[in-house]
Amino acid sequence: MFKVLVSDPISDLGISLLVEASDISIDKKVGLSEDELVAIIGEYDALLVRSQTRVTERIMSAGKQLKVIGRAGVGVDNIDLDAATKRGIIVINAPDGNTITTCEHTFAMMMALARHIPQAYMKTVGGVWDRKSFVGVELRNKVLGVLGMGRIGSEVAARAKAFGMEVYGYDPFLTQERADKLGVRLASVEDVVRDADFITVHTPLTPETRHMLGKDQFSRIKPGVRIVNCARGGIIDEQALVEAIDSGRVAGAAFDVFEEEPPAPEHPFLKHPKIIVTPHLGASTIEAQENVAIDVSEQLLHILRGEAFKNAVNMPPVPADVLAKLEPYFSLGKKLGSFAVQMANGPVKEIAVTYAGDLADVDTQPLTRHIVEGVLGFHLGSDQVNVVNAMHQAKTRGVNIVVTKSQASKGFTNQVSVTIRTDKEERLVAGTLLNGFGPRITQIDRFPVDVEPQGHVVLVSHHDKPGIIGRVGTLLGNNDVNIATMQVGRSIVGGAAIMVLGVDKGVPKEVLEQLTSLPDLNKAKVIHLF
Ligand SMILES: NC(=O)c1ccc[n+]([C@@H]2O[C@H](COP(=O)([O-])OP(=O)(O)OC[C@H]3O[C@@H](n4cnc5c(N)ncnc54)[C@H](O)[C@@H]3O)[C@@H](O)[C@H]2O)c1
Ligand SMILES: O=C(O)[C@H](O)COP(=O)(O)O
Repeated sequence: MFKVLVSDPISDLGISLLVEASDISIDKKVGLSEDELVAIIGEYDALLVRSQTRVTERIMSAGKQLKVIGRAGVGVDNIDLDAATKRGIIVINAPDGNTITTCEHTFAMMMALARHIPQAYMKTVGGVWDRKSFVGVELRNKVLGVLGMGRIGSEVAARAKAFGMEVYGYDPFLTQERADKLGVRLASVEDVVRDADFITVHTPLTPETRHMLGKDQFSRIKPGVRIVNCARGGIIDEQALVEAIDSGRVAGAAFDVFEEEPPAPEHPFLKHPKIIVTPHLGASTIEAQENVAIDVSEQLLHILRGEAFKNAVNMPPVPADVLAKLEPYFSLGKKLGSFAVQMANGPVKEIAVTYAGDLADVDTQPLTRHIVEGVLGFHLGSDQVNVVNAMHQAKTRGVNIVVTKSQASKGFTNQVSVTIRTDKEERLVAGTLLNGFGPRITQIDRFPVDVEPQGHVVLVSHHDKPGIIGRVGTLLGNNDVNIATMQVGRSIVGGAAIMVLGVDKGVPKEVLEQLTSLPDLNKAKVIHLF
């Protein structure tokens, strides 16, 4: 049974998938302090949050069982991602579910700003019929500058065009081709500052975007501009904005987000007649909350159940077509890594992976992670290493990872080979996925073999001499070790050879010692593959 803690208000309908799952138990405890979370997090496998819960390193280190943090929404700036990655905690979010809702909120804010709707409402309900103070401006024929043309920025741009606005778009990833497709003018921040009548920001808050509109930009900004922020507090310098409005240069602003949330009661935005605000409501619709909760619940279930998942915030994203090609190899890759490291003596210095055949044309990075997980996980334990932190763990331990691609796959459609280099030796194991037969180990060191990678395997190196196979079989049989499968590989007749025996249970140490003392037998080792 997996235990999931929900620590922010998340749609009940959205998480019904988790509620109904027989292997999940859910606790909802909203509004806990950091200390309270630290006290209870140890018993949970997963934590589900929105933006209120700050998931700190302290909480994660107390979360000894924590495998996954799900963010029902986009921004993960409330989660310490480095701390999660170091601990192998997968962080997932729901990047698409609230795009339209937030875009619509941005538009509502922009229109409310253009027509003074909140201010007019306050006066009207206060009993004052004032039709003179609230003369607004049209959106039509105005220039809208969109800083950040990702999911939300692009949707805002599309709607702005429907309102007859000219849209300038700035984004480091916006190409001329995409700008043309969206019907926006590819612009720089400077173009936007110079020409825009409305500016809306839709970037994440990063060191580059922090105060991307500040004192300097306000000193040059087009007089009368109106500014909207429904992305993250801090992208626009709040103090500089108030000064620019008070100086008359900026006509007004609409903010859904603040540098500090909730803002202090004396925050200058809260009583400013030209600034309208909402309490981080961008994603707050029934539809968006259901969407994000469903998205994140689905992924969370996959992760807890050990199934493949689409992507994680603290792992590079894998396109669906690449994932479809690689997923069948994940288990093989992990087993090859584990097999290779169990063969090798001495501390691992390098993991060299070669992809051949079909795999040579794909971005195999996700598969490499599974291989490295298999190598490191054998020594460090599966609670310490997973696909999220495998590369980080290798780096911090000084293990070099080398990946090469080759078209030569020795007759197989695809082949993955893993070489472990230690300061004592170099050991290789290679495998393939055989159509209709599943995973196979095809080579161990220089010996071609055909072995199913599963269960307990006894690996024997010996001299190719008559009688040796019988002696090994008899010894194991006499010690109640049943041989399920057997493969022998040799390079030349009478030369060095290996025997790979699939056995039904582990082989006791003393039986292994007896094996190695058989004539013509060099070494015997048991390898566990699960
Ligand atoms: N108010 C809310 O409730 C609410 C709801 C959803 C999302 N958000 C926030 O809105 C923002 C946008 O969300 P999204 O889903 O569109 O994200 P997104 O990742 O799809 O888009 C962000 C875009 O910003 C661009 N960008 C990054 N650095 C930039 C820079 N220096 N200059 C210009 N562009 C830059 C990226 O290239 C990307 O295209 C995020 O900050 C998100 O957290 C807020
Ligand atoms: O990043 C987001 O998804 C938004 O800021 C929404 O945050 P919320 O889930 O706390 O409303």
